[in-house]
Amino acid sequence: MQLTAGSRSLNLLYPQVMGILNVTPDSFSDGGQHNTIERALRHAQSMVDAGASLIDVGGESTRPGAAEVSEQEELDRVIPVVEALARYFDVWISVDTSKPAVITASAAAGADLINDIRSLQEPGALEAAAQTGLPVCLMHMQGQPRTMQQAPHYDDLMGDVFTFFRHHIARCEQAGIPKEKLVLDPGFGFGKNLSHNYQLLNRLSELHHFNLPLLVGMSRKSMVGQLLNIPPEQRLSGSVACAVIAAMKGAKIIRVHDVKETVEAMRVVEATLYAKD
Ligand SMILES: Cn1cnc2c(O)nc(N)nc21
Repeated sequence: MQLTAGSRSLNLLYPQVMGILNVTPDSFSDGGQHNTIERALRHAQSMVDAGASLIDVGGESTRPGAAEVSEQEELDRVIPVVEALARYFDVWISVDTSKPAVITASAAAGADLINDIRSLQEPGALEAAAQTGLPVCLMHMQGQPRTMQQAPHYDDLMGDVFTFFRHHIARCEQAGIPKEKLVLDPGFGFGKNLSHNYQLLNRLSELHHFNLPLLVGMSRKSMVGQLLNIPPEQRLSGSVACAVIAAMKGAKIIRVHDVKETVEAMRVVEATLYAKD
């Protein structure tokens, strides 16, 4: 199994680690835009050195209750970083955005993967993504970031997730995005309570039904924090545990903050899954 973007291909026989690069003001906050790019590239360098195969660039926080960001503001934050990553790094560049203009500009700037937590549902996003020809990650979310965690409820969690993926895979294919360009993500923490998140993790293998690569993001999320009752900066062990469980169940792209530790854990997973007598 592999993913292609233009002439580049990502080997998905082994789990690949995606490093999180937030380019929101609070992530490298010291004001200057130049500093933001400079510091973003230093952070990207350290994640690539630690073994990240992909860097996920996000200009708008997707945390529950996060404020919206204007199109121009998001472009100003994201595009210079994508251009610099494309120029100076040999790494897959993923862009975490829902806006058509950012999708189009990111592709032109050298992005390799569109990572839209809204699964191309914003007006114009599906057409923009189809135009780029890039691979797309479709992620399950119940509701919208602003309100999704107020009281998530499912009569049939996995049924909802399956229905969501069937619908959005068909929608992408009808728009000219072939199924082999799609990645699926159950969206941990996006309209899910603690129990929902661990049911999803426990039943992750069922999503192989679609025969598409699975991307998961649990790093430092509340599913670790609420379980262990610890703040984000102390959630490394729990995050690595989630990554190992997901990779053992066949997840192929693991989106994390802590690249070095997760890459080492993936080496243990690979050794286990491919052990020969
Ligand atoms: C941007 N972002 C935050 N959490 C995420 C997750 O779990 N999956 C994907 N694809 N993107 C995410």
